[in-house]
Amino acid sequence: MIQFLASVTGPQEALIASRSGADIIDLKNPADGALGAVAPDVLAETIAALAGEKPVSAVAGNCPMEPAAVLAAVEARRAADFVKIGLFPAAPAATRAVIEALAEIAGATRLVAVLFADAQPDLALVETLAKAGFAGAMLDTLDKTSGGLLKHQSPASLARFVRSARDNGLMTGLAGSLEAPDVPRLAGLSPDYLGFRGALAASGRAGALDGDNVAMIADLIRRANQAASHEASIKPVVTAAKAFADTETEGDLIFVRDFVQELEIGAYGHEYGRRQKVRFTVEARIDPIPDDARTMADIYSYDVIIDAIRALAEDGHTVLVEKLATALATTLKRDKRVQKVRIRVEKLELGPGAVGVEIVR
Ligand SMILES: O=C[C@H](O)COP(=O)(O)O
Repeated sequence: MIQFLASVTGPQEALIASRSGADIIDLKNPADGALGAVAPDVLAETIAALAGEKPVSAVAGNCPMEPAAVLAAVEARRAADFVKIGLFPAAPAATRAVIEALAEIAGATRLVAVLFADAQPDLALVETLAKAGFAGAMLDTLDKTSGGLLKHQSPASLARFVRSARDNGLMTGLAGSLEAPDVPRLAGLSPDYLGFRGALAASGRAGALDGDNVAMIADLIRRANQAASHEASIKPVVTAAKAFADTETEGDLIFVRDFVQELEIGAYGHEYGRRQKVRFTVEARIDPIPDDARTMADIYSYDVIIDAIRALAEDGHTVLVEKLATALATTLKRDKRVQKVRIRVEKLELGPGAVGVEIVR
């Protein structure tokens, strides 16, 4: 179940966020960069106002990567359920010294490290964080004018981050100028939470929190959670292509046509170590789109299909186009709204025309 972390400036916004559907109330000063902190007394007032309604996290602030400075900032915010600590760009030894120093208090305070997707994050630090006793790790963006998380990290790289953090027993979060269309795309990666500020403010990231925006994101996350199915609910394989035509009047169709992606594919020796163009055409029979669909919350996004195709290209060499097609089908059918898929995969560089396969699942 993915949770919704909303960044707020103090007690008033905290109550709006909580009552509009946020799951984790995160205190920060958005006017002071990515991880601007609020004063400890604002943290205390917010905890009092929420009276246990929701867990509270607090950022330690824009601290230099010096153990004493970071420890002091974290100590001052120990009243929070979680303290978020930015691993700002610094020499690797400085970052490791900070993590080691925090290990001393990790038993008493739940620490979440924030790595920055737009500042060459060292994702291998996940293991070090786990050994130091951190409770979680998240990715955010440092420069809030540099675009959203998915501009800086591909879905496949984010998936690797989430998997490695989880394998190391860490709670995982994704954030960074996220907007409504990012929710279904990131939900497929199953982080523990998605974090927002800019999309919740009425005008600009530092503007006041808007309860309607909070409710809209909460609704999107709730629906993404509903759509995520488990292995047990994956529908049985349909072997006859006819089955797709049989359901042509049931549900609606979403498609991605002639999407060309370069990837490593083929069984011949000369096909190894280089990428070649492969064309994907995907039709997905989905539950009927509501007539009053107005927002991302109401639909199944074709971005999800495109991300899944791009992720295949990051999986290393694949011998068979059949494997690409079946892997894509399995990924897409994890969403409960997808009833059936027709997937055509064509290699474009073997001759004057195309060769490939089409499957229905
Ligand atoms: O922790 C989450 C952040 O507050 C996200 O802020 P943002 O959505 O403005 O990048």
